[in-house]
Amino acid sequence: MHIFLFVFQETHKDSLRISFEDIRLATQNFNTKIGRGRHGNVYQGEVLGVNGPTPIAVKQYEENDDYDEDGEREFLTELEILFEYKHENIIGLIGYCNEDNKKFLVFEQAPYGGLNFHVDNDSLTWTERLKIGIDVAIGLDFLHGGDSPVIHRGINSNNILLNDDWKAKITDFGVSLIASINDEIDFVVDHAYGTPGYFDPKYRNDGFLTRESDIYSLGVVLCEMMCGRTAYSHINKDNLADLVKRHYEEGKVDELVFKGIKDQIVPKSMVAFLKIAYECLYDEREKRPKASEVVLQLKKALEFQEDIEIWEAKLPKDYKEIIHMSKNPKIYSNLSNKDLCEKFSKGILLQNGKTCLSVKVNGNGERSETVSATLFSYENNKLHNKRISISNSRFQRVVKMMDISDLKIQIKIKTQFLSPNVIYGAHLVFKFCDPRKFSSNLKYVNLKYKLGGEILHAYFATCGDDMWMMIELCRFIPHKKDIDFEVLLESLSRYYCGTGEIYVEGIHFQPINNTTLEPELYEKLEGVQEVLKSNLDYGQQVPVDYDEINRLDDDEKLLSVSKANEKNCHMLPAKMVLYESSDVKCFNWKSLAEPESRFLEVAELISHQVFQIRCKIEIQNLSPDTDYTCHLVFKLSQKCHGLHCPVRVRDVLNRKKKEFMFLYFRSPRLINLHGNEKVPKRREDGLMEVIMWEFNSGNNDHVPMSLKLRCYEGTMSGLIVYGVEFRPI
Ligand SMILES: Nc1ncnc2c1ncn2[C@@H]1O[C@H](COP(=O)(O)OP(=O)(O)OP(=O)(O)O)[C@@H](O)[C@H]1O
Repeated sequence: MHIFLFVFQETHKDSLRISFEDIRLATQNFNTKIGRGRHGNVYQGEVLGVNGPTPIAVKQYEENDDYDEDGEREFLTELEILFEYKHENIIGLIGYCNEDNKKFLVFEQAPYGGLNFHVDNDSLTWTERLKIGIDVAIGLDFLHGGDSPVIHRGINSNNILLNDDWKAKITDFGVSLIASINDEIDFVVDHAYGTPGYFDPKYRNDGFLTRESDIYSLGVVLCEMMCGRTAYSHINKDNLADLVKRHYEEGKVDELVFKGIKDQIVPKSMVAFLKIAYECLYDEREKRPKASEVVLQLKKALEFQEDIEIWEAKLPKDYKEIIHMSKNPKIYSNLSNKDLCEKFSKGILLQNGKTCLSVKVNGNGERSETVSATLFSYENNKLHNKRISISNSRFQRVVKMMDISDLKIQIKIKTQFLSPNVIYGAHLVFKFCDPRKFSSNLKYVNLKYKLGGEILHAYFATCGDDMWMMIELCRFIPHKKDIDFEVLLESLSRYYCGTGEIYVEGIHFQPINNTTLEPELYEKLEGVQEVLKSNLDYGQQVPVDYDEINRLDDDEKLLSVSKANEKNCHMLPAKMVLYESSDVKCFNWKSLAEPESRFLEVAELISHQVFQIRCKIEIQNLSPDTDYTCHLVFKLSQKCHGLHCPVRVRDVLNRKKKEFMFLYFRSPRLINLHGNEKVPKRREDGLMEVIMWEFNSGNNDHVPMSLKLRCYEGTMSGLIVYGVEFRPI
């Protein structure tokens, strides 16, 4: 390997040229000195970068009596290398000045300065020290690895700079050498150069420089970080590398470990670290590891450290007992804590593989539990269900149901592992046997089931990435780990789920996050500890947000101004919005006797599943370019017994919108909400209202509205429509 002759070509570095005047301004006339090297001071400064003011370090190459050819050469070498070799673990070059013999290199500033200032700082943890070691080894691997490898020749703790996140950056390339890879011999003959304490003894003796000399120096830096002292100082004139090697060979390194961090070091991490540090210091350079190997071994030492420091703490306290209960505890015995955490978060099979427990290792350790469908009893003819094995299931077997309209699945199970005092949702987990794609992750399924003596409906299933679907059945708070859960699943809506067969995986108990429910909303039911009340309360009344209502010319349209934002509110009576085809009678019209009502005539729906709303909203009655909500104002007559299920709203004029919207005319059970805000609200005038549509008024003459409302189960008989209100958001 030969030394590259530096034919310094300033032209291609012109973009980095900085004038002396700019350097003077950036350092405020060399106001703050942050270090000193052999050739001069290092000053702090600031330049304006793309992301605002950027702190810089300005290294001066002084021209004084001592400044000789060496100074000139080192300036050019450092400039050349930093210009060509860019890496996150090499200090970044921002620019240079070479003007009238004024020579400066401008670097990114490493706010924590040299590692030498921190080795005896006990707040620099073992983990951080390992990461610094890894960074330096990565930087060296980069320098040593390319087509033209660089031998640094000056690796020591002064030349390892630290960013404010303790990221390490190698600096000071003045005496470095670039070698050509094509050469057969992997060394150069050179005047031996090095820093006392870090100097490869082999190179010092024979003058043959190879990459392994840097590895030796790296080994010394690793020892410094372990021992909490620098390799060479006025106080410590002994050779740290020799000291560590001797102690290592005698099995007494423990005596040298820095007391400030000794207690935090995980023994396995120390063993791995010591081994690689020792190997770096071998006298025989052929035995020393490559930088990439140092990276690998230090990463192992870090893994051992973090496995205890981070991952052990994340495991559930009773993890050993849980593993003991698993089907095959042996498979967990050699796993690291990190791998165990992964197993726990994916789920561990317990109780003969019939229960799957998963623990959230990144949160507060909440547990989810799934009980296999093979534990349920199937009252129907055996021909209607089969236990089969499918891929992508937590369990070995799932149950295939042939007739979804007549499920009759009796579930009587005991949970074993739930976290007490957490709100849980109990879900049926199933999937359609024929793979289907849904336009939204919410699918209307209408599961009918019996829980706590009540017949209930869960209308929607959510679909996960793996096509398993979950239907929430109820919410409860367990006060102990094991609770009895009993439910009879009756049917899924054949009309909307098709005649398709399903695989049932089990019942999944999962903590409900971000719930703002007050404890009063829970009531006791048999079987489970506490179950959410079936229905939401109608809650507070909607306050009237507008002042006086004005009747427009034809006495039917109403107009008002919102108190909140002074924009127009607009109301249209049922007569003007309900669409009635000439051949099918949909409504009974009634005039209102109550003089206080703003609507004069209302429509009561007769036995139909669908009705339509169509009108042109005149923009003159709205505020332009404003977002509006459209509320249907209604009442349910005494005779109305239906309308418990969600009603689908289709925006007929927006056919591209595949996602259906649903609204409720009666307040749904919480589990049926799924974030849907289109629920009825009681108004101060005694009527009810529900948001049906949202739109922007734009700037045209009118906004067309055409909505089709369809009830999925039963009819809408007894729904009395008063009109619609458009309110600015
Ligand atoms: N980019 C920088 N950010 C922060 N501090 C720096 C930076 N560059 C240098 N320093 C500080 O200035 C000191 C001197 O740096 P410099 O590279 O000139 O000298 P050195 O490391 O002593 O090397 P030598 O004398 O062998 O050239 C460093 O030890 C460090 O504390």
